[in-house]
Amino acid sequence: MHIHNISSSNTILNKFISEIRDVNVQKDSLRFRRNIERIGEVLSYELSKELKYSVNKVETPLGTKEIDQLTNKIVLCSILRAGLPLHQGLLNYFDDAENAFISAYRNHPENGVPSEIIVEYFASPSIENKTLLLADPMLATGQSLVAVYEAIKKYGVPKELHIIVVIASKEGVDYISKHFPENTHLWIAALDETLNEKGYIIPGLGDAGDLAFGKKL
Ligand SMILES: O=P(O)(O)OC[C@H]1O[C@H](OP(=O)(O)OP(=O)(O)O)[C@H](O)[C@@H]1O
Ligand SMILES: O=c1cc[nH]c(=O)[nH]1
Ligand SMILES: [Mg+2]
Repeated sequence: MHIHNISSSNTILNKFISEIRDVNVQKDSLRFRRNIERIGEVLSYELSKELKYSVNKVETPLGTKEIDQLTNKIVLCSILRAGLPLHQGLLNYFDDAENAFISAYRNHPENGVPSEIIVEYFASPSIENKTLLLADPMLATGQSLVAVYEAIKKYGVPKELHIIVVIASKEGVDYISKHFPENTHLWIAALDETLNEKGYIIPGLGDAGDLAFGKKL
């Protein structure tokens, strides 16, 4: 797996990541969603450097100019719920992409430890021979992403696969590295050390879905 940790150098991205982590700032759900979206935009720009381009002529009012244009056929697939603002950020840049949505949530019985991943809803175009961007803001144990990857296989075999994550745990990165093809690209905006006993990323940010959309039963 090719791992791209884009916070390894200092950029304005630090501000967006710091705001989604900050226990006082993250309470503003409008700001939280918009920051996730902004991080999606930054990740899109970085990822676009790995895509394919071919020369195209553009007519201006005063002449013509050759500009290399993206040729990848992109399908943008996000994992509900927390993936929605990240999806919007990616779509702001890859505005010609086809779109897919999949539901996946971690079932927390009484002891709070996630026991299984429930994948129920899936709406997708064919992904055969296309560039699949799989987006989820949190990569904790990695089980959600792997369950989604298994479910998406019936929609075809993508030519390229990019996983886009805001905060990843080291354990999650190791886990998905073993379950995705070797040529998969993983784009992460931040990498955290560990998980707690309930499978939350430490220090992480808490529950991304709840922060974006409110608590669920
Ligand atoms: O790597 P994992 O251990 O599988 O955890 C990561 C998953 O947890 C979160 O979803 P959650 O189950 O909280 O659902 P939600 O988006 O509805 O809040 C997150 O958005 C990932 O999908
Ligand atoms: O830390 C975590 C782990 C999974 N899902 C979240 O939203 N946060
Ligand atoms: Mg959640």
